[in-house]
Amino acid sequence: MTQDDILDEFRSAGALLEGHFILSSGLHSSVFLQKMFVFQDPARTERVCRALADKIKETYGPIDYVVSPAVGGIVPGYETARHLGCKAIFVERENGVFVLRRGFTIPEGARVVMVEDIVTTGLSSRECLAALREHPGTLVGAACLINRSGGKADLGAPLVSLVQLDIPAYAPDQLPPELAKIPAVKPGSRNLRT
Ligand SMILES: O=P(O)(O)OC[C@H]1O[C@H](OP(=O)(O)OP(=O)(O)O)[C@H](O)[C@@H]1O
Ligand SMILES: O=C(O)c1cc(=O)[nH]c(=O)[nH]1
Ligand SMILES: [Mg+2]
Repeated sequence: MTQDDILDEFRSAGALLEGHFILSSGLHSSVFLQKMFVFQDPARTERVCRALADKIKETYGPIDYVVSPAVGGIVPGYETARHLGCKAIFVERENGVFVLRRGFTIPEGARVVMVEDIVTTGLSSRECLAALREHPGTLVGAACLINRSGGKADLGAPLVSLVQLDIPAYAPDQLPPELAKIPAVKPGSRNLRT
């Protein structure tokens, strides 16, 4: 699948949103990729994640474990692992910090790839990779569906993506006036309180 094919999947799923969004990093943007609109359709998710699995195989070779950051990474992590023929586990936040819970373990020598849905600043990916460095296994690299940082996000590890975009994101005190006048929503799960 080409970059355009992947973007078409997001577009036809209604996942390319425009408005005023507060991102996981705290930055603001007029564009939000609501990946869950893609992941609610198993056939669409299969197409997209098969392409990611192919790219991972080609770049990193055989993989034993996919590890993803919750919540957004869980579905694409699982589906990508299905195409790689490997295990899929996830890190989730405990007191705000990503950790492997639920008794998940990674065996010594296992080849591990981190699969993320969207990369904006790379902060969530770096947090996930930091959690993984506390465990055995050989971290071969990272992969995501869409890297919207224009290639600027530095994970401190290799990153492959199906689509690279350069979507502007702004500090809260540097909003363009047309964005400032729209009420902001925060779709992601970081800092969610129940
Ligand atoms: O590269 P970053 O600047 O970290 O932004 C990208 C992250 O933001 C989203 O997660 P979020 O924390 O919003 O929660 P979610 O996974 O529940 O959607 C997305 O799933 C990535 O994990
Ligand atoms: O940076 C984010 O939080 C983010 C951006 C985006 O387009 N989609 C998403 O799910 N999260
Ligand atoms: Mg996430």
